[in-house]
Amino acid sequence: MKINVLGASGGLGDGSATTAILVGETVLLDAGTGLTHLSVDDAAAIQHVFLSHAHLDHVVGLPLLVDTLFERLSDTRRSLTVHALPAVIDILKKHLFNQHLWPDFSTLPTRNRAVMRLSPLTPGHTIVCQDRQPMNVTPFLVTHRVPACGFHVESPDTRFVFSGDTTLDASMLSRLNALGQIDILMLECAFPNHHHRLAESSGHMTPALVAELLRRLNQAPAQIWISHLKPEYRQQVIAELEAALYGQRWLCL
Ligand SMILES: Nc1ncnc2c1ncn2[C@@H]1O[C@@H]2COP(=O)(O)O[C@H]2[C@H]1O
Repeated sequence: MKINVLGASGGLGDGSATTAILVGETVLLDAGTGLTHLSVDDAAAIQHVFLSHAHLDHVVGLPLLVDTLFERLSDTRRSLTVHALPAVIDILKKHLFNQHLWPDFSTLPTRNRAVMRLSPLTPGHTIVCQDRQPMNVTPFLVTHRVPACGFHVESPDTRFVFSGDTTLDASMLSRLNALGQIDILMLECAFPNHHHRLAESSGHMTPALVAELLRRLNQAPAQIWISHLKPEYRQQVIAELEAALYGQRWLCL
């Protein structure tokens, strides 16, 4: 499985970009500012966009992406399928593609031939995508400030789990444990430990919570990728992870 992390930061600054992960050539997980790193031709290959939630840092690139691809999509009568929880689709329709902040591309150029299709996700139900190899994407609910999910992406050679934005919760833990061996676990860690109250109220992880989650997994993932660090706290979070995950192998995106 080819995983191209275009952005994985919890904010802006020092060249960082927010969450956008290209899996294979046709599947995009979240549409943050990382999308700016793609060429237009590479962007045009995307067929499926999976959104973990509606927060701006994860969706801001989507309206620009659809606009950029409008002519290519409409000329070839294709559409970009945006998969999201029903509550997230409601937010996108009401607050983003509402004809005020941005055109409603789910009705353009016409409702029948729209270049963007909003497709509701059901937790636990798999969407089968055809890339160079089959890619099965399954959402699972997580606990964030707004309705949110993570994704389990499986190809014949790799099992990749993307937590999205979440704090530690029992249902995510049992979902991860039910998967068995995970090849790559991409886990968020937005705040340092002294901000544990803010992490809890805003639905994020700290190094202490990451360490607890990993302790409670039945099987250690082959690779652990830590993401979504808030730039202001990056060095502190890395130092705390080094202490909390001493002896484990992980990398910070
Ligand atoms: N109570 C709060 N006080 C300060 N910042 C907050 C609060 N709640 C949310 N945020 C910030 O708002 C951001 C929205 O996106 P994130 O969830 O990535 O991260 C969140 C925090 O950085």
